[in-house]
Amino acid sequence: MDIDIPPNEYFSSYEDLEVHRLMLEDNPRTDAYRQAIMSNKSFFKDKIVMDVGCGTGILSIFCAQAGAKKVYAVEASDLANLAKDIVKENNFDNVIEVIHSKVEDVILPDELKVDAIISEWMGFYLLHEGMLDSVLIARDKFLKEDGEMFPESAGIYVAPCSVPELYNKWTNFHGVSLTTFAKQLRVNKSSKPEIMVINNQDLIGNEVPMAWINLKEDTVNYLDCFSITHVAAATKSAKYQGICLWFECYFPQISSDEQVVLKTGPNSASTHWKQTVILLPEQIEVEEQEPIAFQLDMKRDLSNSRRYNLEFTMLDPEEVDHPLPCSCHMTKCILIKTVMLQQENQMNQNNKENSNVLEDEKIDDE
Ligand SMILES: C[S@@+](CC[C@H](N)C(=O)[O-])C[C@H]1O[C@@H](n2cnc3c(N)ncnc32)[C@H](O)[C@@H]1O
Repeated sequence: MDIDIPPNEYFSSYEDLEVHRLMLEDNPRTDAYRQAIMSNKSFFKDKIVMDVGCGTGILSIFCAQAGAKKVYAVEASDLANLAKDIVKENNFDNVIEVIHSKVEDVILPDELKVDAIISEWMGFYLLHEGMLDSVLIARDKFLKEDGEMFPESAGIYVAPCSVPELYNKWTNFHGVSLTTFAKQLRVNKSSKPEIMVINNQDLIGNEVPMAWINLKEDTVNYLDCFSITHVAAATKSAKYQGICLWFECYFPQISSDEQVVLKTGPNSASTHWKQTVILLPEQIEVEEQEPIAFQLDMKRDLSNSRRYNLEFTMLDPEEVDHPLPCSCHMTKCILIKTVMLQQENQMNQNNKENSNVLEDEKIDDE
């Protein structure tokens, strides 16, 4: 899915079969959904399910294979017609009803409620495309009180990183140094994040959660704005060149032994979402344990609710309160850590003395 699709072309963009091929062949994605459904087979048995944005119908078919008695497969784009044929090809036309409509306009017979809603709604950095709004609207309209959401929660994570692919290649480009050009390129693109793969070794500070969404409870308005102010201690001496964002989705663990988690971070198998990177206009050399302070705001675009503006601000670490434990080398952190260590030693010493007294009393009694 292109990051720049205009809102009026949103549904027609999903009529491109290549987009669906990309999603279907994204194994970590498709496997996570299949596993989340199949490992909860006893939950799905004889249940009524709604698949919001069924696309080719693959998730609806997984639900039918797991024993669901009825699946409403809702798809707004014309791909709904193909989904009907795919459902027939798999002999599930007696279980799956494809509804060619926006989910917001669907009316189920006798105001029926469903036991579970399944949907693959995630965009770049989780919220791009704004499809989660539709899923939450469907939840409020169609889900039973004790119904389940697949996935049930999701988190966005951020970490400072190096981006050698975008920085280093310009230092010697066919024998010419083009760092001036590269800098101008970054300034021009500073409002637009890069969608690219970041290797785990290019993260230069620990990750921190930026947003947490509970799909069973949170409202559409809750999705309008997320913000984080953070101080990360550099985990190595490196070139600090950007902030990397990714997400994870958590599925219900109802009758399964283990919770299924769809991970899209740099230390997991690569997905079609890759990672999102906000580039710094200028790289900064940092030493191991040096504090890196920043604020990141993710605000829904007022003129296009399917887009978010990501605003990055570099902060002075001395000006930001940051929680312990922290491994950065700022004087205030070293001082706090020293005091904590002294307190811990004192407590250990006291405990040792107390247990010696008890031992002595025991010997006296004997
Ligand atoms: C990311 S694709 C997922 C397709 C399929 N579920 C899968 O996992 O391969 C999202 C699909 O949801 C559809 N969609 C998005 N918003 C919708 C809405 N409000 N009502 C119905 N369909 C919607 C899109 O047209 C698209 O086909």
